[in-house]
Amino acid sequence: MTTDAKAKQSIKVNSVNDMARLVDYSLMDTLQCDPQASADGEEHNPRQVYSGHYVPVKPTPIGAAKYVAHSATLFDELGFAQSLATTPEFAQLFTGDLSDVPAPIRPMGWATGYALSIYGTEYNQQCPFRTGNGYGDGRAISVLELVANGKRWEMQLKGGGRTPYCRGADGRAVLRSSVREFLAQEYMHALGIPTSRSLCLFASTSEFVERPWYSENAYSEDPDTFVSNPVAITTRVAPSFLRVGQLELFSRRVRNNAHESARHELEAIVAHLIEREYADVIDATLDFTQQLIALAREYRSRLTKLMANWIRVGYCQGNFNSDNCAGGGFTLDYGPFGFCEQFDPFFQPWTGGGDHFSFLNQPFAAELNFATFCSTLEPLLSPDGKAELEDIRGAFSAEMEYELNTMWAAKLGLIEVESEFVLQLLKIMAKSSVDYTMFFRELSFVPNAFDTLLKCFYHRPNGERLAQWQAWFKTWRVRIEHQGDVAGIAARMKEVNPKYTWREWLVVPAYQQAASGDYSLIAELQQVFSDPYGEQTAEIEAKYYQLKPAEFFNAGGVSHYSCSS
Ligand SMILES: Nc1ncnc2c1ncn2[C@@H]1O[C@H](COP(=O)(O)OP(=O)(O)OP(=O)(O)O)[C@@H](O)[C@H]1O
Ligand SMILES: [Mg+2]
Repeated sequence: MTTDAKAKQSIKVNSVNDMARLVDYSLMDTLQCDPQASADGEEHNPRQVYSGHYVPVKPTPIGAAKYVAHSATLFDELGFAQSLATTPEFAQLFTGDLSDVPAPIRPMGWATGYALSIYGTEYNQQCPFRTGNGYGDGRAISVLELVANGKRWEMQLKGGGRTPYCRGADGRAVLRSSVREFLAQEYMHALGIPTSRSLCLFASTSEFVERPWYSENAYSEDPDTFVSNPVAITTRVAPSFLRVGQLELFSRRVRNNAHESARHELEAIVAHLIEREYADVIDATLDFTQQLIALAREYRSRLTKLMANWIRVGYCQGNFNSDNCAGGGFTLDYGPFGFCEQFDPFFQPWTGGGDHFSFLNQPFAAELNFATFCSTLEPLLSPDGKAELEDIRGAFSAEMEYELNTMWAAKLGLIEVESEFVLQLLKIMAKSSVDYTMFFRELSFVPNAFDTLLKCFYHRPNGERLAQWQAWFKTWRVRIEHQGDVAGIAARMKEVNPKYTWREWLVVPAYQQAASGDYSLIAELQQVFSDPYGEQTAEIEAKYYQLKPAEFFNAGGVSHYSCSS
């Protein structure tokens, strides 16, 4: 960070004018602009982008926009006054109208290209030109970067209109998916899991788009109708939005000798990733090869911890492709996601995701994304460097196993745990029908008898299954007693086993009511999600600490969904 940027840290931000004093563009200023880009930012049609890291784009504002919500927590972190969220200038900027922004905020934002690998296999088919040159931020447009309280944040509109990467789609996000992403990002943060964050959410009261969706009481796998929904823009923020897919795009171009600056562009984007996401852990004075090796090691560490965290809280990303895998090692793209209610190792809410991106398979998906990541660095390394990188890649699964065991031990209140003991539990859980969150939360009270846990079951276990449960529980209880300090163990377990999880059927009414202008349930959910490990009030407990009602099992749009946009 420059001294100038440091000096900007402690400003109290009451207005967009104050915000302007914090802006500090790095991507647009240090990376390469597409030489063919139109200087006025009016880039709203699909086209091939052959080189450069970004295309300047003016967002397309949403009509008759209404304030829906903002994150008070993030505002505090940024030093933003809460009242800023409802000022007309703030609304104008974050509903995509940059025509009046005060300098040095620029009157246009940017979109970036990225490549796609699905479960380790490269694809170009999703690009309308079948070359990969038309794939990237199709509706995500970054509008500024700023440094607040010593941290750099990029602010990105999701649903901000068409870009050259829109693939012919409308560039919009509907209110439904925007509410979900807005709430989920801040929930994940409250769970203590690295994630992109939510700044604010605005909805249009005049612009509607249709998406395939499910009619009331539809139990079909695929949507059976089209539903019109207001468009919305949620602004998400993160230190950067660089994805594995981005490095991949530039690395593929080096491999294919696409143009003479390809190698330089790859080097520049990797250096930029290090600067934006790893400056505190990677010494910029090391030679570049050493920085790349350190990057791979650190990224592996972040990814393995992230996977352990996702599993700890029952999160399933649903579509963990390289283009949804953030280079900074945090959670990104809350479209196809869900949280496991009744435990199922293959839980997968997104019908397009398949088993390979299902709940307990995520560590394998991450390993393949990591392999893709490593392969993007290869063209920049000598044979010795490549060998070192290969060792780092090869040790992913061992590190993953260590992180998973550490996580399971914490969830179970044990100092250490063998994979066999965990596997035994997961097998019984998979064969029973038990609520993942409630089970671990109730276990965190360290009950004396297994019967106390029966309220976590959708179907009461009996016969041989009950005997298996009782045997497992007895062994676990003996181990806990052996460790001593039961009260201390219970307290620590409650810090890793959340009480309140994301239950889709309790979120659906919030976005449904929002579509008719009632945002009160969104505010209530923000409150509940801000303290997932707390007991909260008896009223909140009665409403939100509940098993999923039978009618929502297999319900389209609740238990599964095919469209996340
Ligand atoms: N309505 C849309 N208009 C334009 N592009 C879209 C639209 N919906 C999705 N895309 C693009 O399709 C690709 C795959 O979609 P995906 O659902 O992963 O992304 P997303 O939810 O838009 O984005 P992100 O990964 O940025 O959170 C992305 O490159 C995205 O930009
Ligand atoms: Mg995506």
